Amino acid sequence: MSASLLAPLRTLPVRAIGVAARLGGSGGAPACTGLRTYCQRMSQLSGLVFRQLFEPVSCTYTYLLADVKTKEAVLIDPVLETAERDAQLVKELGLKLKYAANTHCHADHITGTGLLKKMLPGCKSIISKHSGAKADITIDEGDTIKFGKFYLDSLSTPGHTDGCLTFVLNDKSMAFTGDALLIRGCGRTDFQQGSPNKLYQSIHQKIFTLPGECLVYPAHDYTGSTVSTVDEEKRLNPRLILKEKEFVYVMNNLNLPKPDQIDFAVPANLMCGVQDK
Ligand SMILES: N[C@@H](CCC(=O)N[C@@H](CSS)C(=O)NCC(=O)O)C(=O)O
Repeated sequence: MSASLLAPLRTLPVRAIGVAARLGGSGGAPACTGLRTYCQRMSQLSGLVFRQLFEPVSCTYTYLLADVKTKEAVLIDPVLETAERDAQLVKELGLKLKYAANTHCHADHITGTGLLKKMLPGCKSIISKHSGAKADITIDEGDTIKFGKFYLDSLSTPGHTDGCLTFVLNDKSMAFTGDALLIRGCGRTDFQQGSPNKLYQSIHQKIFTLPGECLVYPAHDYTGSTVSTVDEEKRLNPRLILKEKEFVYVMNNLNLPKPDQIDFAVPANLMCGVQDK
């Protein structure tokens, strides 16, 4: 087993902040690839507003999607610390936030869902019914999140947690994989019902059966990457090119430190959609 496979993904928020700063971004994604620019142009052509937003302490990506015509919008994986930024963007773009959806009950940061509901009345929180968390709407595999003429299809992708969902845009051009599939990595499986076998099956049977050109947008990146594709991850993800048995060995030997905020983030996120703040 190669030592590099056992190494955790680098967690370098400082570098990520540095990259964002060099690009002159304030809360935007840390790097801008040609692929991302292309994707944003294509989205505009189809009448979709699409923004990838970044929270530098937990290296979390929040995604804003909206229908240009109806103005209905959805935020995926908002973070408490950047909820005001997100609410301001929604207002500036003249959008109506219909839903704040979490891909799962996060362990490394507090969701911005509760605060967004307060700042943008009418917004409803969404999370998987298998997460154990409260929300206005709990969903499962096959449920859709509609905004204007678009919808997100929910795929159940457990393994990092039991309640992990991957949200797939109706035309299958984008998948929001949460902490199941990361770019050249994947979510850890050592707490919150984590199971390397379940994660391997989720990624291979659900995410890797999406079209190869489907863009992969994860909930985190610790290295400055912003987007990948299903095909790219199938070929190049060092953990997912392994056989299941090798994958399980790697995942059981990552020896990662606990996320700094886990002890208060998980209890807060179990109330994600219903707390006042
Ligand atoms: N250092 C960070 C936590 C980093 C971490 O554990 N990330 C998780 C996703 S958030 S629970 C993960 O699955 N990482 C996979 C990996 O291989 O690194 C903090 O303290 O917040």
